[in-house]
Amino acid sequence: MHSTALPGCLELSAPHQQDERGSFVKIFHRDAFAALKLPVDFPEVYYSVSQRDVVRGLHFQTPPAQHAKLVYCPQGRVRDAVLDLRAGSPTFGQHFVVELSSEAANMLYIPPGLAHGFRTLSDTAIVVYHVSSQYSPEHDQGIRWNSAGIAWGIEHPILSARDAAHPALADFASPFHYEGEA
Ligand SMILES: Cc1cn([C@H]2C[C@H](O)[C@@H](COP(=O)(O)OP(=O)(O)O[C@H]3O[C@@H](C)C(=O)[C@@H](O)[C@H]3O)O2)c(=O)[nH]c1=O
Repeated sequence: MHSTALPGCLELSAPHQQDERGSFVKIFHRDAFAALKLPVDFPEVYYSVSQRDVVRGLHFQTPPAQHAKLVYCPQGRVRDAVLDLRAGSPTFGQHFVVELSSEAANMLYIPPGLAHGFRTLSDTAIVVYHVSSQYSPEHDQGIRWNSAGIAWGIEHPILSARDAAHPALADFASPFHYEGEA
């Protein structure tokens, strides 16, 4: 477990084993998560499959539907990014970038109040999410991918129409407040 530049956001190493058949990776262990004071109740789990040079994000759910996310990439490689939207946070407006991959078997724990996105670096990539509250379409919002200074390494990614139309970070009035680390 490593802390990141953003308080409360952690990079986790999933216990994994390799043998002649391939690999075995344990994503979630309730007692281990509880010992780290992380959520143990994830009412929704979903994944996306993306082609190379797709950017998805930067996404979050606003209060009162804010949620934490556990994110990992069991196939392929992505450049994953999180952006601190918590007013009063020592790192408000700052971001953290990490490569997630099946080889590294790493995961990102993202607390509420951070926007999340990624760029696909491999031909295809699967990204899995465990979220600590259910999907709420009316609270599902975004910040424009290229408005926060994140080094994506690409000028013209494949984007959804919705992601291309999100407000810039500078135009976003944040509803999140930093409450310190648990
Ligand atoms: C996020 C979400 C979307 N949907 C629907 C809405 C839409 O019709 C379709 C695809 O949604 P999107 O285009 O938002 O999918 P996508 O861009 O992959 O959304 C994801 O992006 C990354 C960066 C995240 O952090 C995730 O939490 C999630 O927001 O699925 C659900 O039904 N449930 C959900 O939980």
